[in-house]
Amino acid sequence: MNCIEATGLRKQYGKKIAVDGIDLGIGTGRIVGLIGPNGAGKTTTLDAILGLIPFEGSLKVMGCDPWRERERLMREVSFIADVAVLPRWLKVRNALDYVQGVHPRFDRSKAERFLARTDIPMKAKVGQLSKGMVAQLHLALVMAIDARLLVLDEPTLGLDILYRRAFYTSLLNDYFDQERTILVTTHQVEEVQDILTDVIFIDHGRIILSATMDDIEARYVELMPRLETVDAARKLGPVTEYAVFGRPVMLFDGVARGHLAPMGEIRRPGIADLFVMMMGRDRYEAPGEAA
Ligand SMILES: Nc1ncnc2c1ncn2[C@@H]1O[C@H](COP(=O)(O)OP(=O)(O)OP(=O)(O)O)[C@@H](O)[C@H]1O
Repeated sequence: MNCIEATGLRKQYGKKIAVDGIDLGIGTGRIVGLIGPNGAGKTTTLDAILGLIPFEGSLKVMGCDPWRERERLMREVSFIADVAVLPRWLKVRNALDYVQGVHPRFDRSKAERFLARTDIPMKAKVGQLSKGMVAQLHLALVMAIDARLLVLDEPTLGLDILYRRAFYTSLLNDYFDQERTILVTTHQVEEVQDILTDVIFIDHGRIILSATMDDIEARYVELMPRLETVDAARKLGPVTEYAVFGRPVMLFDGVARGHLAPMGEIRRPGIADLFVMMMGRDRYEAPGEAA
């Protein structure tokens, strides 16, 4: 059974269609990156998965309808929303007390171990911590919950690069195992791509690409053809093409590397490159940057 199974998931706010009939099948033991531009529908999708909003279509999370069976679902799921807040007056120690009191699967010593790697004093109040420290505290609380599904909406927002790296390494080494599933959204795609098993690109409420990292590795190749091979390369039908310093760069889907290599330089596109190319470069070019 898939951990998350959606068919025709749709959410409309007034006239705005935030999620436009998406199908999802996320298996247990996967680490899935939900990647998309601002306003693509990521948070809305996660909110539906967490039972925070009603939706149209069919959605099962750990076998539950999240909207109707939220209480049951919340025993299996932990999450950080992109608007997560902790009360400013709360002491760090009391935040641990609180989660220990309300969540049967909270491992306090684990949370304390996570916090010991930070500069956060147990007796400090949330209001005395920096923005990044609050995020660290939040992550320590959530990662110490023995959940089957962890949903992270922009979990490293406001964190410095050292802690962002440490967070993803810790997520993989100290938290993840084959019984758990992680669904994460982030705009810092390069930092997360090495831990993902799957990626889903979403734009205007629709899924543009859903693939395993292995699929991506096998399917996509970027070619910078030599001048004399540009036409021949174009005949092979690149999915998209853009220019770097006036030279074309083409993205191919399913064309053998051996076929492309003699035409110029080939490389495996990173997720961020693939994302920019598939979403349309124009959208991301600063005025005057167009090649
Ligand atoms: N409560 C709401 N009421 C009205 N419109 C909403 C509401 N929540 C989201 N939307 C709209 O739905 C669309 C998708 O929003 P969503 O927050 O899911 O995007 P996102 O992909 O998470 O974006 P970001 O990366 O900027 O956080 C946007 O156009 C947004 O304005």
